[in-house]
Amino acid sequence: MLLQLQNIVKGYGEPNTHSYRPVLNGLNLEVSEGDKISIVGPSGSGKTTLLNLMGAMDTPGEGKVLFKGKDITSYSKQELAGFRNQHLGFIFQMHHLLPQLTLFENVLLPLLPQGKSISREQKEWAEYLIEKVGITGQRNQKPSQLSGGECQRTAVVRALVNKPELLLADEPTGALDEENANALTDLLLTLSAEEGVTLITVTHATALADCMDKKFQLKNGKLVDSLKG
Ligand SMILES: Nc1ncnc2c1ncn2[C@@H]1O[C@H](COP(=O)(O)OP(=O)(O)OP(=O)(O)O)[C@@H](O)[C@H]1O
Repeated sequence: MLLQLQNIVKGYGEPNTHSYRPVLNGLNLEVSEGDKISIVGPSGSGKTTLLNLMGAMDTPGEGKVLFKGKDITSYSKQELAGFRNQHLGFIFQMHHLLPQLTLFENVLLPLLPQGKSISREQKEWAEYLIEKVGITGQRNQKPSQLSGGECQRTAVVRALVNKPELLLADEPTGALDEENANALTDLLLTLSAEEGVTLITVTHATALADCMDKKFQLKNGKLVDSLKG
C-alpha cells in the first residue's frame, strides 16, 4: 500500500470552542501503487484540506497518514520537507511558475533543494519530458511569454522532474479552456502510466474525474465511493 489515511480528523480554529470548524471527520482512504484516483466534492467540502494532508503540507488533528507503512504525521518539519521532495510531485490550478525564471529553470527547481548540483542525467530527463509535452521551442521563455496551456504543461514537467512516486494535482485543468484541459488530462494519464506514478487529483471537472480508475466524493468529512458517469 502506498498511502493510507486512517481515521483522519481535521478542522480549523480552537477545538472545543465556538470558532472550531470541523472539515474532515473520521476519513479513511487506501491508495495502492499505480492507482488513479479522483476526489470530487462541492466548494468548501475540504478537498484542498485533504490534499494538503496527503501532500505532507499540513498535519491532522487526529488520525494517521501512512506512506509505505510509515506514519508521516510524526515527522518534523524538516523531515516532511525532505519527504515531499523525495516522494511527491504537485500540480496546482494556478501553476505557480516563478516569473523571473525561464521555462527550463522553472522545471529544474524541485531538483535544487537536494543539496547537490543538478546532474547531466537529471537535465536530460527534464529535456526529455519537455520534449514529450511539446514545449521544447519555448524552453528559454519566461512564464509571461507562455500561453496558459504551456504554463500548465511546464507545471506537469516540473511535478515529474524528481521522479515522484505520488503525484497530487489540485484542479490542474481549472484555469484552462476545454481543448487545453483535455490535452492536459491525456498528458497526465499518459505520463503517469509510462512512469508508473500514482495519481490523485482533486477536481470539479467531471471529464478529468471520469478518466480515473477510482472516484470518491467528499461528503460530511468522509470519502464515499462515487459511481462513474
Ligand atoms: N486555514 C484555514 N483557516 C480556517 N478555515 C479554513 C482554512 N482553510 C480552509 N478553511 C475552511 O475549511 C473548509 C474546507 O476548505 P477547503 O479549501 O479544504 O475546501 P475545498 O473543498 O477545497 O473548497 P474549494 O472547492 O472551494 O476550493 C472551508 O469552509 C474553509 O473556509
